[in-house]
Order: sequence, then C-alpha cells, then structure tokens
Amino acid sequence: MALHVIRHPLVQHKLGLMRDQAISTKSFRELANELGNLLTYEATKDFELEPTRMTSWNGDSIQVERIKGKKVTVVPILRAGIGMLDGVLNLIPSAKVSVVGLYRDEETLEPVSYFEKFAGSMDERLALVLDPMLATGGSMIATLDLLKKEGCTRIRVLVLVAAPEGVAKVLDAHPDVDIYTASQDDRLNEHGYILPGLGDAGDKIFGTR
Ligand SMILES: O=P(O)(O)OC[C@H]1O[C@H](OP(=O)(O)OP(=O)(O)O)[C@H](O)[C@@H]1O
Ligand SMILES: O=c1cc[nH]c(=O)[nH]1
Ligand SMILES: [Mg+2]
Repeated sequence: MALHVIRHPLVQHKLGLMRDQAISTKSFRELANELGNLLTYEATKDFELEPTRMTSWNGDSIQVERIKGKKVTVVPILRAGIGMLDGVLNLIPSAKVSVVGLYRDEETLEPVSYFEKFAGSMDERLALVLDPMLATGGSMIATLDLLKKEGCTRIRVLVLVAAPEGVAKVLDAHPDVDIYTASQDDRLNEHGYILPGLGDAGDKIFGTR
C-alpha cells in the first residue's frame, strides 16, 4: 500500500535524541517505547467507530462511540521489536502478542528464524509488526511471509527508521502492507547498516553493545 513517514514534531524530536552516539541504554529504551506509542497513534487513525449507549454520571442514557470489533495482534520481531512493545500496548492494552524470533546473519545479511508463537484467530486480526530497524528488508519480508501463512490479511508495520532499499523490497514483496516510520533515512552502508540510522538497535535496547 504505502510508506507513511510521520513528521509530527514530537516524533522527529525523539528520533533525533536517539541518534546521539552518547545515548544511554535507559534513554534509548524510553524513546523506543515513546516512538512506538506515537507511531501506534498514527497507524490506528482510521479505526472504525460504532455508537453504543451507556448510563452517564447523572443517570442519563447517552450515546458514546467505541472502536468497532477490532481484534489486534502486536508482533514484535525479536529482539529489538520488544523495545517498542510497552509503548504500543499502552495504547492498545487488550491486544494479543505474537512473537517472531529472527536475527540477521552478519555475513549474508539473510534473516535466520529461531522462534515463532502466534495468537489465536490470526485470520481475524489486524497485525501491527514492530521492529525499530528496516534495513535490507529481509527480516520484515520473512515476518510478513509467516503472518500471511497464518492467515493474516491486514498488516501494518511500525519501524523507527527505514532504509529506502528495504522499503522498496518490502513493498514489492508485500504491496498490501502499510509501513509507518519516523524516518526514511539515506541509505545502507557496506555492512547493511542504515545511515544515518541508530546503530544496532537490539544491542542498544538490551545493553549488549
Ligand atoms: O532489514 P534487515 O536487513 O533484515 O535488518 C533489520 C533487522 O536487523 C536487526 O535485528 P538483528 O538481526 O540485529 O537482531 P536483534 O534484534 O536480536 O539485535 C533489526 O532489529 C531487524 O530485525
Ligand atoms: O542499521 C541497522 C541495520 C540492522 N539492524 C540494526 O539494528 N541497525
Ligand atoms: Mg541487533
């Protein structure tokens, strides 16, 4: 479908802070969750509402709106996607969590799969896939392949930073998917790292750098 770059000032400010070489694990973690939260706000803008009645504070019967039958699964890609999870669940606390474990082979840059556990009724759920980094796109394409195999038909991707090369590959392989990001950066370097990028997001979130 499309790439959505969220230019909201809070998003751009927080992303800028994450790019500082001297950032602490604590701050990187906090900002990853805050951006996860803000990207969720944008990615859920078109959720449908339906009217429902309730008794208000003074006993009157009133009509309010609520979200119409949205079953959601949030899908963090291990490890780094976990760094956005709390921020997303903060806005959608009833979402079920499906987990995909992948790492990128350092030599080939190909994704290596090591874990998957999906919520029930995946075919009825909107999937919000979380990963701070979309670089070559290999890990995201592998995750989207898995989700579609499970029956998912509505998928949105939330990434903090995306490389143009990866975005093009993902949208080519999965043209029905929407990608929400705080930035489409310049390019990949010779090791497949995004420039200007954030460095290794998983290491920064888990403090393993
Ligand atoms: O678009 P790609 O080229 O596939 O690269 C992006 C992937 O690489 C990173 O994970 P990594 O392999 O470092 O695993 P980690 O989250 O455990 O650190 C990142 O979090 C993405 O999952
Ligand atoms: O720039 C990159 C690319 C892949 N994985 C990361 O964590 N950062
Ligand atoms: Mg990593």
